[in-house]
Amino acid sequence: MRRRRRPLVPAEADPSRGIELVGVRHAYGERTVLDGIDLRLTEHRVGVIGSNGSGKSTFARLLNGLVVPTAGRVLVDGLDTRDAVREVRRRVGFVFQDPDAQIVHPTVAEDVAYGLENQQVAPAERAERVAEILDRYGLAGHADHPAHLLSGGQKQLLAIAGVLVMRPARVVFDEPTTLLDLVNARRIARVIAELPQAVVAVSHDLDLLDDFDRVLVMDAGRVVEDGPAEQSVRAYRKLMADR
Ligand SMILES: Nc1ncnc2c1ncn2[C@@H]1O[C@H](COP(=O)(O)OP(=O)(O)OP(=O)(O)O)[C@@H](O)[C@H]1O
Repeated sequence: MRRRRRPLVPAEADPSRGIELVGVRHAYGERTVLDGIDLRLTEHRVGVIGSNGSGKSTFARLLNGLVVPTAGRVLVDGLDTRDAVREVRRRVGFVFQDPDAQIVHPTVAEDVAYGLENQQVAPAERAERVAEILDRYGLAGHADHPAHLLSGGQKQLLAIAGVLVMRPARVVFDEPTTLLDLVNARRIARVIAELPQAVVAVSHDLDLLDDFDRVLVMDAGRVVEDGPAEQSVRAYRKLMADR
C-alpha cells in the first residue's frame, strides 16, 4: 500500500492559530541558546524583553523562518516555517534593528519597490503602492533621493515602509528604536502603535512596550515571565536588580 506523504503546506492556512512554537530548542553549533519554548501568540501586540544574549533576536528570527529551530516546530497560521518558508515570509514581515541591513537599493522608491518586484506585482500597482506608503511615512519628497543619505529615523521608516508595502498580516520588529534618538524612537513607537497588523517587538526600550497586550521576559534561552506588560516589566526589573 502506498503511504500518504504529509502535505508540505496545509490546504488552507488558519490565521486564528496565530504563531505557535512547539517544543522549540535552538542551538548555534554546540551552544543551545533557546530551550523549552512552548507558546501560542495570538495577541495583537506581543513584546519580548530580556538581558543581552538571552535569545531574543533568535526568538524573533524563528517567527518568520529566518532561523529554523534545531528541534521542535514553529507554525505561522498553521504553516511550518521549515516547510513553507516562502508563504510564511509573505505573512510575517521582519524589520531589522539596523535599517542599513535592509536597505539595498540606490533610491528610496526603488528600495520600497523591491519586495513588490519579487512578488511580481504589476508595475502600475507597484508604483501606486510605493507612492502611497512613502506618503504615509513622510518620505514622498525623498522618493528619488539616495537612501543612504536619509537620517537614522527616516531610514528606519523606510525599512518599515519596505516591509509594510508587501502587506504582511504580521510584523516582527527586532529592537526598532535602539539606534534612534528620543524623538525618532517616539515616532517609531507611534507608527508601531497604529499598525493594524499583529506585531511582535523585541526591545530594550520598555516605554515602547508600555501598552502591549502581552510581554515575554527571556533569560538564558527560556521564557521566565509571560503576562501583561506591567507584570512582565516588573518581573524583568526584579530579575535585573537581583543580578
Ligand atoms: N549566528 C550566530 N551564530 C552563533 N552564535 C550566535 C548567533 N546569533 C546569536 N548567537 C549567540 O546566541 C546567543 C543569543 O543571541 P541573541 O542575539 O538571540 O540574543 P539577544 O537576547 O537578542 O541579545 P541582545 O539583547 O544582545 O541583542 C548569544 O550568546 C549570541 O552570541
